[in-house]
Amino acid sequence: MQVLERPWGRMHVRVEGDGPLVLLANSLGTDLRLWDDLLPLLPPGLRVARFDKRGHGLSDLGGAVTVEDLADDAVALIESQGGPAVVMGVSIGGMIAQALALRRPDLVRALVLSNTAARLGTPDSWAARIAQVEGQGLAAISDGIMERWFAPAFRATPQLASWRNMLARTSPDGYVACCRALARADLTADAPALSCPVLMIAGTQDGASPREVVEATARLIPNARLAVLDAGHLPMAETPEAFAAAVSPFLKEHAHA
Ligand SMILES: O=C(O)CC1=CCC(=O)O1
Repeated sequence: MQVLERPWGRMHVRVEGDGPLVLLANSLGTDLRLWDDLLPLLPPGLRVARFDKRGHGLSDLGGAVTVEDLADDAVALIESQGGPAVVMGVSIGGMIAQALALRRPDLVRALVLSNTAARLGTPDSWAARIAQVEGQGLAAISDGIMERWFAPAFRATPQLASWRNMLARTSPDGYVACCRALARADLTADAPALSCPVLMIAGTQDGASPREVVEATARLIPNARLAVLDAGHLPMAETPEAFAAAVSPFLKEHAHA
């Protein structure tokens, strides 16, 4: 097992392959296995680094956290690999990717921002989510969250149970800490300063960050292009082939730059 020691504790990381670096940042309530089905479909000759953000998967939590703190963890992983990287993040992972590129543009060749925006939800919606998790636990809300994550056809497959387990087994403290980070995070004013090439991915059936929300952020970013997939919030898990087809030309163009 690979671990990066951080001031707040141990961060579980996984680095595979050899070649130009691609860093992956996953979403709220998922761990680095989110990308398992996608990885074999990506172009060969890449070194892919992923991590369990604080309070998720096998990583410690430490304490309160901001999106900028999570971006600093990603910076540490890129630096440990000799950076720079193409950074690909989904949902809160996409906000981590944006914050990283704003803080350390020297470490980012390009961004893939999947099913994300400059701001996700509202302080009130996150307060309601936190109250639900603290009151009922993650297992009790996981069926409702699956409707946000996946399109109806995917929810009818046997795979759904594994994703529900991943969410339900997430540390409630880690999950709530990231909800609090999301409640505070608003990169709207900073998005126009993202200067690297950006590919944004939206899903026609995304119940968490709808296509219009993704498109609104794409319009703020000077060098952004948009791909729309017929999928829900986590297309790298739901339709990995379509996701790979959308991102591979961009990765080939920018990973070696
Ligand atoms: O659980 C959700 O609502 C989806 C989501 C929002 C932020 C994130 O990372 O996932």
